[in-house]
Amino acid sequence: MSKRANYISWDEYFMGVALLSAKRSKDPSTQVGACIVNTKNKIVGAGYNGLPAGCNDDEFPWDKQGAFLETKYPYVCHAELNAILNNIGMDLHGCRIYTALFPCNECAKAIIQAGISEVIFLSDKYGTTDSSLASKRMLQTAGVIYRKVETDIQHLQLSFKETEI
Ligand SMILES: O=c1ccn([C@H]2C[C@H](O)[C@@H](COP(=O)(O)O)O2)c(=O)[nH]1
Ligand SMILES: [Zn+2]
Repeated sequence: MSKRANYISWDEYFMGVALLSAKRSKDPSTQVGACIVNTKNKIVGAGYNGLPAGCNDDEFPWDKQGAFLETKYPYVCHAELNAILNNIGMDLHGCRIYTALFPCNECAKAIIQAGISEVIFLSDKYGTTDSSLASKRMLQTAGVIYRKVETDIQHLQLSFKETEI
């Protein structure tokens, strides 16, 4: 028997972990997940956008609009930052970060300062905003490569049926 042919690539695997992490997000509008991988293709961190530990996500706002303090924006910890902070205690120099959404300028700063050398993203839906333009400027200047994930996969289904393994 020859080996299975339609296995997923490393990029699809790690972006898949980022997307699965995003499923934990309570943000009703945009769920972002991120996954950090070292040079040996080992996962060393993962995270999603959510409130800081100890901040009850039923008590804080999830609105996008209104008075700043009544929106989610001052409170949500971004997926990329969470993945960096949640890392298993490693030096992240030379690591790659897979993220569902192109990192904002604040996440770009954290990525650069952590020593991460490559960003692989899925969506750049805020690509024309000042935040994204500042992010790209900093990443380029700091020599952090960024690229959109390459895949032909549109959907990937997981079955939790024990009879389907
Ligand atoms: O770099 C980023 C940028 C944004 N996020 C999170 C922060 C928010 O929870 C959502 C964006 O919400 P919108 O309703 O689309 O404005 O995405 C992130 O995790 N990382
Ligand atoms: Zn961010």
